Amino acid sequence: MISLSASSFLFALLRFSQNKPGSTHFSLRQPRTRISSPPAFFRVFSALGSNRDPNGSVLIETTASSSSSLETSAAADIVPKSTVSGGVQDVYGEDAATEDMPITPWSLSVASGYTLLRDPHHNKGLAFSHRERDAHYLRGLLPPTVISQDLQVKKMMHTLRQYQVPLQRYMAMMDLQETNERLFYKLLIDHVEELLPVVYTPTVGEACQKYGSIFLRPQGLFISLKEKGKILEVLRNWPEKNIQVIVVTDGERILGLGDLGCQGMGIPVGKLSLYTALGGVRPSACLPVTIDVGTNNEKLLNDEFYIGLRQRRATGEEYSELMHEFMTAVKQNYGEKVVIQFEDFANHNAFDLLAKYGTTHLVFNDDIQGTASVVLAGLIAALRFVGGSLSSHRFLFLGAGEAGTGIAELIALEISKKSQIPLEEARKNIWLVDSKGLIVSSRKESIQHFKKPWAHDHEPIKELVDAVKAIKPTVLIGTSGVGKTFTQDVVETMAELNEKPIILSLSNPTSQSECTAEEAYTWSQGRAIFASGSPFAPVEYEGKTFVPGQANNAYIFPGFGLGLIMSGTIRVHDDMLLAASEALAEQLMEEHYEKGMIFPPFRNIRKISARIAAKVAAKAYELGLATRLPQPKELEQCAESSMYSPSYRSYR
Ligand SMILES: NC(=O)C1=CN([C@@H]2O[C@H](COP(=O)(O)OP(=O)(O)OC[C@H]3O[C@@H](n4cnc5c(N)ncnc54)[C@H](OP(=O)(O)O)[C@@H]3O)[C@@H](O)[C@H]2O)C=CC1
Ligand SMILES: CC(=O)C(=O)O
Ligand SMILES: [Mg+2]
Repeated sequence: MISLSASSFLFALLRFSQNKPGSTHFSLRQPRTRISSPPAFFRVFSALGSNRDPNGSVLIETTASSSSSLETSAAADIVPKSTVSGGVQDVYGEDAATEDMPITPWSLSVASGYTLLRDPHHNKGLAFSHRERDAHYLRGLLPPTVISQDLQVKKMMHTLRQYQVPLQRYMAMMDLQETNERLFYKLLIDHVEELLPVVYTPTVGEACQKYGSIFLRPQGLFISLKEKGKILEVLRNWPEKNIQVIVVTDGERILGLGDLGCQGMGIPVGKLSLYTALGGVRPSACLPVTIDVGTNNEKLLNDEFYIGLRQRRATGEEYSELMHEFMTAVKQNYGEKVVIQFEDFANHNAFDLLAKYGTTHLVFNDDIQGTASVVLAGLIAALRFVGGSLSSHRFLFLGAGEAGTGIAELIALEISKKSQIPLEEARKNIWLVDSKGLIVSSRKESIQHFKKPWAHDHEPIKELVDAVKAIKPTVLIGTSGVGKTFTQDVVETMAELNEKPIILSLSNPTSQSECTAEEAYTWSQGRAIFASGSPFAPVEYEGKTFVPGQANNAYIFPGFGLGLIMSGTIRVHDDMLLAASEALAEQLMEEHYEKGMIFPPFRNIRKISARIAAKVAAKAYELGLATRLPQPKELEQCAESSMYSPSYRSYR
C-alpha cells in the first residue's frame, strides 16, 4: 500500500502502466472539502460502487459515451474505502449525487490478470477486447476470440435451454451471478419472462429445499445465534459499504414450503436479484441476510448436508434480542434510509416485527404489504371485466395469515378511502377462512390479533365450498399455502354464482397453488378471471387462448423500494402501497384487456417499476417523509435514468 497525496494522482496513474499482473493498491487522501461539481474522473470513480473485490482490486471503467477526459489508458480506479450512508453510490446514480460525497480516504487499486477474471463484478470473459487483454495482463488467459455481450447472452440462453431440469438452470444462473455479474443481469433483464421462474418462484423453492446439497459458494450474510453480540462486526465483514436494500428472512415460512431454516437464503438472494433486474437498484447496494435461530424442520435437522444451526428454533426473548441487535446494527452501520424488507417470516413474528420496527426503521414486509399492493392492482384492473367498484364486490379468502389479512386490509383501506366510509364498514364485505373454517365472531378458540378485524357475525362453517355458498363472493383469493384446495366443487360454485368469477391462487410455489390455470378456466367454462402467484402457461379452452396473470409481489417490491430510495424516504406509509397499486393497474393497456389480462406482462417490468417508484416517491414527498430535497420535477424520468445498466464498461 503506497500513500499518495491528491496532487500526485496523475503520477499514480502513470505508475499503472508499469503494473505487474495481480492487484496493486494505492491510497489517495481526498481533500477534506466537499466537491460540489466533481471533475469527470471523480464521477467515474464513484460510478463503480465500493470496492468489491475481496482482494481490493477494482478497475477504471468507462462507458462508450464517457468523455475523453475519462479515457485514460491506466487500469485504475479510485473508490472510497469507507463511505457514509446515502453517499455517492446512491440510487441517483452511479455518477451523480455529489452533495453527500464522503470525506474519507480513497483507495486507488488495480486488478489485472487472473484476479480480474475471477472477479465477478468486473469479469467479462471472452468479451474482453484485445486492448483490454493487453492492458490487463489477460493475454493467454483467454482463448483468442473476442465476442460481444449480446453473443454471450445468446450462448448462455442456448446452454440454459439444454437443461431439462429446472434446478440445473437455477444452478447455472447462480454460477453466472458469481462469475460474471453483468452478464447475469443482462440475461435476466433481456429474458425476464423466461428466467423469472428460474431465479424466482417456482424453482427457487426447490433450490431452498436442496440448498445444502447444491451449496457451492455462500451468497449473502448468515447471522446465527452464534453471532449474538457481534452483529455489527458481522455487517462490517460484508465487502460492500453503501447498502440501500436489505432483504432478510429467518427461513420459517419459505413460500408455501414451511420452515427451511438457514436454507431460506435462496429467497433474499432471489428477491434482491429482482431488485436489480426489475427495479434497477445496483447489485452492490443489495444485501441478502438470513437470520439463523435454528429450525423445527426435522428432516433438515437430520440432513447431513444441512448448512444451518442444528437446533430447534429459538423463540421468545432469545429470538427478539437477536432480531433487535440486527435491526440496531443495521441502522448504526447503514443509517436510517436503508430499506429493510422482511421476507418469509412466520406470521407469529412477521406482524410483530413490522409493528415494532415500523416506527423506527424503514421497514417493509413484502408478504403482508407487497402482496397486498399487487393484488389490489389486479383487482382494480379486473373491475374492467366485472364492473362496479371494489365496494360492490364480496371477497372470500382461503388463508388468513400474512398475505390473506394483508390483502384484505389494503382492499378495505382502498374502499374506505374511495367510498368515504369507515374502515370497519369497508371490512364487512371481506371474509376469511383459515385452517379451522370461516373466521366468525362466535368462534370458541382464541383468534390471533391479525384475524380479529375479520371475525364477522355468522354461523361457523368448516368447508370452503360451504363458505362460498353462504358468502357468495365475487372474488375468491387463495393464500393458504396449500395446493389443490380450490377443488372442482369450489370453482364450479364460483362460476354458478358469477358470470365472471375472479379467482386468484396466490400460493407458491406451483405445487402449492390452490388450483392450476387449466382447472380455473376449464371448471368455469372459460369464464374465470384468473391469476396465480407462480406462473402458468397460457391455456387453450374451446378454441380460445387464455393468458393467466402472475399475481406476485415481484411486480411491486422492486419499484416500491426504488421509490423509497430515490426519495430518501424514512418510513413506509400505507398510502404508498395504494399509490403503487394504482401505478401498476394503470399499466394495463387495451391490448392486455383484450387478452383478459389483469397484470401487464413482465417484459415491460423496468418501465412499470419506474412508474411505481415515481408514484411512491411522489407520495413520500406529499406525506413529508422524503428527505432528498428538493423534489426532482420528473420523478419517473429520474427513476428510469438512475437504473443500473448491466452493459459492460470498457476498461482502459
Ligand atoms: N403471490 C404472492 O405474491 C405471494 C404469495 N404468498 C403465498 O401465500 C401463502 C401463504 O403465505 P402467508 O400468508 O405468509 O402464510 P401464513 O402462514 O401467514 O398463512 C397461511 C394461512 O393459511 C391457513 N391455512 C393453512 N392450511 C389451510 C387449509 N388447509 N385450509 C384453510 N386455510 C389454511 C392458515 O390457517 P391458520 O391460521 O389456522 O393456521 C393461515 O391462516 C404461501 O404459499 C406464500 O407462498 C405469500 C406472499 C406473496
Ligand atoms: C412471493 C412471495 O413473497 C412468497 O410466496 O412468499
Ligand atoms: Mg415472500
